[in-house]
Amino acid sequence: MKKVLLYKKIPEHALATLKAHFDVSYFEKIDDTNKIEFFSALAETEGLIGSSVDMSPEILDKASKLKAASTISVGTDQYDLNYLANRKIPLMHTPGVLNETTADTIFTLIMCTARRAIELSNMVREGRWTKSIGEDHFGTDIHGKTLGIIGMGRIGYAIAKRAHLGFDMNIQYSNRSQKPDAERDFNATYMDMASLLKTSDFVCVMAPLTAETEGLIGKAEFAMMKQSAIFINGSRGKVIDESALIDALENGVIRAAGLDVFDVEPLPASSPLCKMDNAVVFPHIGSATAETRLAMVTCAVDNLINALNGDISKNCANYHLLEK
Ligand SMILES: NC(=O)C1=CN([C@@H]2O[C@H](COP(=O)(O)OP(=O)(O)OC[C@H]3O[C@@H](n4cnc5c(N)ncnc54)[C@H](OP(=O)(O)O)[C@@H]3O)[C@@H](O)[C@H]2O)C=CC1
Ligand SMILES: O=CC(=O)O
Repeated sequence: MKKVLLYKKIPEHALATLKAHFDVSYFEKIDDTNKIEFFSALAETEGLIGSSVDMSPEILDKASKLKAASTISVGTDQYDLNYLANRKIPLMHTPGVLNETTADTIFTLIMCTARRAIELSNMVREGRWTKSIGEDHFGTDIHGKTLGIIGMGRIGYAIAKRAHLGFDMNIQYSNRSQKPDAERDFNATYMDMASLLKTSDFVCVMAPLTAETEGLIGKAEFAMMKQSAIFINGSRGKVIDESALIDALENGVIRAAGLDVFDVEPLPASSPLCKMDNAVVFPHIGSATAETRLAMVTCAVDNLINALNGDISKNCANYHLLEK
């Protein structure tokens, strides 16, 4: 039986499926207490499956027998795709199954920031609701406003659907390539990022973290946004310069931010973002519903079984690099 290393807790039945196909070593967490066991299992493994752990080339150099990796996520930034391709190792991921759930989360951030839902709910819970709400506590409308999406991929499209069909929003986007389906279905307008930043009421980042997108939104980009703009990041923390965002929120450069992802996760409680009324912070819950997490695990387990059987025709993130 091929050896597989699992580095994330998964439901019993998914573990049973893995065990029916492979000899599984399971690490619920990797730290100083089990590092030696982890590295000796890594040296023998042909397959890797899990998420939320950086699998750098330095670590994977120790996995000399590795034939395939399967991340329980659509984002692939915890692996180096080129490094894997050079070793002819496919990286499998879970695109599609989390689009709608993640778009729901992004819309929750849009609604919580615009209507100041967390801040005002806390006011009620803490006994500070003593008179009827006046303009100091007014939010801003969502319907009819302009939403700029940076990264109009699968999830971007699902966000645009909610915004256009549900909230009558005007959709504009910047992306590596033009997206005729979003233009046809939601009347979305393609534009360069600077124009999008200057004219959007809500700016939502959904581009993946890559060498090209790291630090994509920094001080200069926040300065281009409307002072009334609400900034939403659902992609990865490192796509933005978090200190520049904190400055922009503290100094009224933009109105508010809704964030599901951070430079360092879990976000330390000492972060200024945890204290700001105009920042809504979620603990990376884009896909975190029971149904969708189950679909992701099932997909990732199937992906690994297929890949170790030589079939990488579906859900291979570095297919284009392996083909070269
Ligand atoms: N918060 C959370 O829990 C979750 C976060 N995510 C994050 O969302 C990301 C997007 O997921 P998904 O929509 O499935 O991915 P897709 O690949 O479908 O979409 C990403 C889009 O970004 C575009 N893009 C890539 N690089 C650039 C660039 N340099 N400049 C402009 N546009 C670029 C791509 O363009 P093109 O079409 O031309 O290739 C593509 O349209 C994931 O990589 C992950 O980081 C995902 C799920 C949950
Ligand atoms: O962040 C989540 C993912 O699937 O990527």
